[in-house]
Amino acid sequence: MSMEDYDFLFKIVLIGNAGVGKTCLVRRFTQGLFPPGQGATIGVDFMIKTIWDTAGQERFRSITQSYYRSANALILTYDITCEESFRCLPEWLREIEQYANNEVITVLVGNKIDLAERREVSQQRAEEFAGSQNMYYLETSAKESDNVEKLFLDLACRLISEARQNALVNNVDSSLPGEGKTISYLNCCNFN
Ligand SMILES: Nc1nc2c(ncn2[C@@H]2O[C@H](COP(=O)(O)OP(=O)(O)OP(=O)(O)O)[C@@H](O)[C@H]2O)c(=O)[nH]1
Repeated sequence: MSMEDYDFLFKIVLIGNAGVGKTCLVRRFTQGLFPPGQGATIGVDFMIKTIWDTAGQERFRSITQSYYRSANALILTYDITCEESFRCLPEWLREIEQYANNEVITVLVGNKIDLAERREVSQQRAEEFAGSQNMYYLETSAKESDNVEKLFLDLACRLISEARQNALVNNVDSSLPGEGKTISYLNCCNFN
């Protein structure tokens, strides 16, 4: 596929504490694999399907912040077996508020659900937090491939739907009365 061969191009950026599984989620989706002994991301990783995987470590923060602004969607990830990664979420939200654009779609992801016996953050608590911040919430396992396709495909559907809606609004604004155009929507989004 050439670079011109697409209808929409969206930039999705993964953020969250170091070690929560951002790189593994992207690898699982883009390459269908769970990499053994995944090392820490240095700065930012860019993968086919245009997903930006940022480093969670504090020392790379100034590099990763510069990727927020042009992001269409942010996947804010924490590790369900690590309370600390959940407690840092308000700090990440402040970063989003400060650096991301106003229209960005943010999804909260609780990763590593294959480690259910080590869970430290209940699903209900995470859902309540996500709800209070107007975010979608999804639990995943990059290792077992649970909900990973769903995460990225639902997000893509939502981005397409919003892009079409914006195109429709712009179209209506610029047309004369009675000249509005009809656009049919893909109704495939399934976050809940
Ligand atoms: N059991 C389990 N382990 C996982 C899962 N996802 C990632 N891991 C492990 O968690 C560790 C960190 O994964 P990474 O994908 O490197 O984490 P990251 O968030 O990209 O980390 P930084 O690049 O440092 O920000 C690795 O040892 C992975 O094997 C998962 O779904 N289940």
